[in-house]
Amino acid sequence: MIRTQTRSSVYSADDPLALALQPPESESERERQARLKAEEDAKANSDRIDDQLRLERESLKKRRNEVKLLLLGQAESGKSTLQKQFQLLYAPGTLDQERASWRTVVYFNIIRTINRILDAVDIAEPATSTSGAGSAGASSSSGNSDAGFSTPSTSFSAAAGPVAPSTPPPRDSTPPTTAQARHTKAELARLRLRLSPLCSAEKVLADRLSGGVQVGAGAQKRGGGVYVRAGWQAQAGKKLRSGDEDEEDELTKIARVLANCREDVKELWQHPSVKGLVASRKMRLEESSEFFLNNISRIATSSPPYTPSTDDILYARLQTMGITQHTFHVSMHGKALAWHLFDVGGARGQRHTWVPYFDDANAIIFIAPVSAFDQYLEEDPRVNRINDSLQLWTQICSNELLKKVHLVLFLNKTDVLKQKLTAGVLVRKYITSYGERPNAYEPVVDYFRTHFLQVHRRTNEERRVLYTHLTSVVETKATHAIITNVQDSIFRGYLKEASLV
Ligand SMILES: Nc1nc2c(ncn2[C@@H]2O[C@H](COP(=O)(O)OP(=O)(O)OP(=O)(O)O)[C@@H](O)[C@H]2O)c(=O)[nH]1
Ligand SMILES: [Mg+2]
Repeated sequence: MIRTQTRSSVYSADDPLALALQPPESESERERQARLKAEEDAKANSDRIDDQLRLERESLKKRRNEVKLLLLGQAESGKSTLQKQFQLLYAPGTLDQERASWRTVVYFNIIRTINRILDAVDIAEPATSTSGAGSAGASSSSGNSDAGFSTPSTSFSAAAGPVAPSTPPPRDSTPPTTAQARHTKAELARLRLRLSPLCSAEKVLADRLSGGVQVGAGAQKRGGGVYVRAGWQAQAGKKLRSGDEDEEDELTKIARVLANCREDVKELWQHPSVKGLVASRKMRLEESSEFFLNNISRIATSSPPYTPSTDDILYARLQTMGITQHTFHVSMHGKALAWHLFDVGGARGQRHTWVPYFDDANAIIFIAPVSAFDQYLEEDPRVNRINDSLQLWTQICSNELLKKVHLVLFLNKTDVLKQKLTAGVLVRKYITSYGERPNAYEPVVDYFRTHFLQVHRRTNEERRVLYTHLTSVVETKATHAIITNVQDSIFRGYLKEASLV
């Protein structure tokens, strides 16, 4: 009998427990069947619990070697750029593999900028655009007024943004002569004509990057950005054919057109009208725009073909859509760890996708671009960007799911902040609560930092330490030193959390 055999293999005949577990001598066949069934169920249940415990043990063991780090912040704050710096530090080979696909992005950034400039000079008549140089900071967006936003600790008192981002700049009070204006107009018309083969490539490149998918209103509008998902590099690497008559790779063709237009691009970029618009801040260009146009001689070559440098990759701009994950294996203090980095899309419409990742996050690097005090959200041009950053930071600090997460704050784009202050852009013009404080780097950065720290202090029930860094994440050497420092602090917190020390 099964029972006897089973028992005898476990217990000896005179074992008291075996005797106690013996079925009654009078057990009927029905009772025996019921007992065997109950024993079977109990065993299945016990096996299930064993399996569950084993899985939990394995998962815990695995988690002990893993750190989940989220990069959060508004759009254009520098999250993806920081992710590239992690990649450069821990997996430079993978960045090399992607290098060629960044060529599409660089060309796209350049051509989009040229279109944007031509649109801007179109709106600004020559009369307004030639005289702006030197008046930086004196002008602000038309219609600004003190919005008087809530309490200073959770929000800066900011001047309201323009109603529409494309509000035409006001007319200048000293118009040049008609002959001068006519000459400028003719020059710009000539450049526009010569650049038209290049300008028409914007859509081809946008489609190549996004796979032709339109994402949300205005995502691919002329002059707008392109959203990409994880794995866009494969898409950009695909060869697009230019038509039946020509089998030449579309990208090679664009490279040739760009090389042919190099001197015209330079002339446009150096044109007093364009310089005037940039200096007077009547036209706002992204960081990547200025960087690529200043390097156009190096980039606009078809022979030998252009290959993006590491700096080019760091400056290349693509909007992230959803969440992209990158894993780096780093050995710290003799312990091998897998760092899972989650780079998120920061635009308002993307932020709802962050929450599912909050659950088991170990650490967050929140990136706030301090140079954005004079900018407004693309998603809502009435909202000052640094105010949006502070409000987002408030939400992160007070989120229940993130109460135990290690927090790191990067006050980023300090290089751009310095440039703006040197050019005379007045902080008080945009952040009215800044008042009469000196318009210099240290006091400005201190002012912003104090507000961010205040928010953290107010919401810090868990008495977490906050690590703050002033950064410019396009600067490789300095950023790598900060990354190492940040990882060390996260690692220590992680060990404490995992009760390994
Ligand atoms: N000069 C300068 N440029 C920066 C800095 N950080 C980022 N940038 C540039 O700013 C642009 C936007 O940076 P991204 O890293 O793409 O911004 P993001 O936060 O990932 O934006 P989304 O994906 O839209 O959420 C890129 O062209 C970067 O090269 C910085 O510290 N200094
Ligand atoms: Mg990004």
